[in-house]
Amino acid sequence: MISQAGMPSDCTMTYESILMVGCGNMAGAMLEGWLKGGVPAKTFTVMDPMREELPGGIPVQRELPEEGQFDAILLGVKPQMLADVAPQLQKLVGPQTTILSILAGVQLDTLAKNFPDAGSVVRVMPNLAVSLGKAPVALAEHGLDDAGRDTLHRFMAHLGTPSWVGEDKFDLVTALAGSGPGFVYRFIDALKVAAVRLGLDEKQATDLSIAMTEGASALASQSEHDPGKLADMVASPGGVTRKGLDVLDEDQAMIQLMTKCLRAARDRSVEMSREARD
Ligand SMILES: NC(=O)C1=CN([C@@H]2O[C@H](COP(=O)(O)OP(=O)(O)OC[C@H]3O[C@@H](n4cnc5c(N)ncnc54)[C@H](OP(=O)(O)O)[C@@H]3O)[C@@H](O)[C@H]2O)C=CC1
Ligand SMILES: CC(C)(CO)C(=O)C(=O)O
Repeated sequence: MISQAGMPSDCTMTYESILMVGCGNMAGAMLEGWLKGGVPAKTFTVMDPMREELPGGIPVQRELPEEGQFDAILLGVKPQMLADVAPQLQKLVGPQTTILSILAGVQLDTLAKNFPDAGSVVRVMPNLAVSLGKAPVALAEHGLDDAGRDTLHRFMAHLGTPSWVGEDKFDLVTALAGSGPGFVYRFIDALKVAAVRLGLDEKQATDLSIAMTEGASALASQSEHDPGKLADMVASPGGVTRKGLDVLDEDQAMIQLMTKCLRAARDRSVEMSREARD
């Protein structure tokens, strides 16, 4: 049961028992983030057919429990597995259960249809930086009351920065927050490849590209200026950076490319919502 974990007036509710179904790259990173954030290992029961080891030495179960009650069941499988796993989970789902789904493109009404007995269903869109407690975590829910929303928000705060998102924007947010690291890694890799083409050795190009993006991103997150302004602050008039920015800015080349990239990713998420419905 969700329980009173804190003490006096600032007492808070938290999840005491979570069943994780599928614990690959993403759910495994979430588990790591929660454990690092101080959530007790005993909170988690993990079922995954193949995974050998889990963070915190948590045992992996190969089969679903026959019975039991969980405050939350986290779906960590691929979206295409939903129709397989949902029927097997029915016996563990009741009005006290919150279904937490990280499945890209699976909408709340599809979740509610697959888990008719669940008290609430939640879409969660994190990214792999949850293992460092540094991911955006987009949330949309159906069936939670204010206290439930508060509990969920605090629980996700171990992983980074949770925020509520209207479901009509969830596909776009999936493209930005969920897929985003893939796009950033491609950008870092492109910087490296370009530097190698122009004469740096591979290791130096890789190290410089990563260190530079890490520092620039940390500064952007703390600065009072938005990233567009920061870009201009790096560029001295008539200097080195301005020449480079002129290439990215010509005909809004960079903006056009990122718009095309996000649109393609968002549209695939929309398409996946339809596939999950069928
Ligand atoms: N990767 C990312 O950056 C993000 C992923 N997501 C979402 O996370 C979900 C998982 O993605 P990801 O972690 O990358 O994929 P993975 O393939 O790494 O993880 C899925 C895990 O589920 C296991 N699995 C397969 N079938 C079952 C089953 N019947 N019961 C229990 N477990 C099963 C898989 O085992 P096996 O390998 O043996 O098949 C695997 O360990 C997806 O729905 C995706 O949309 C969301 C945000 C970001
Ligand atoms: C969540 C997201 C968008 C990122 O891994 C995904 O599952 C995908 O690329 O299909």
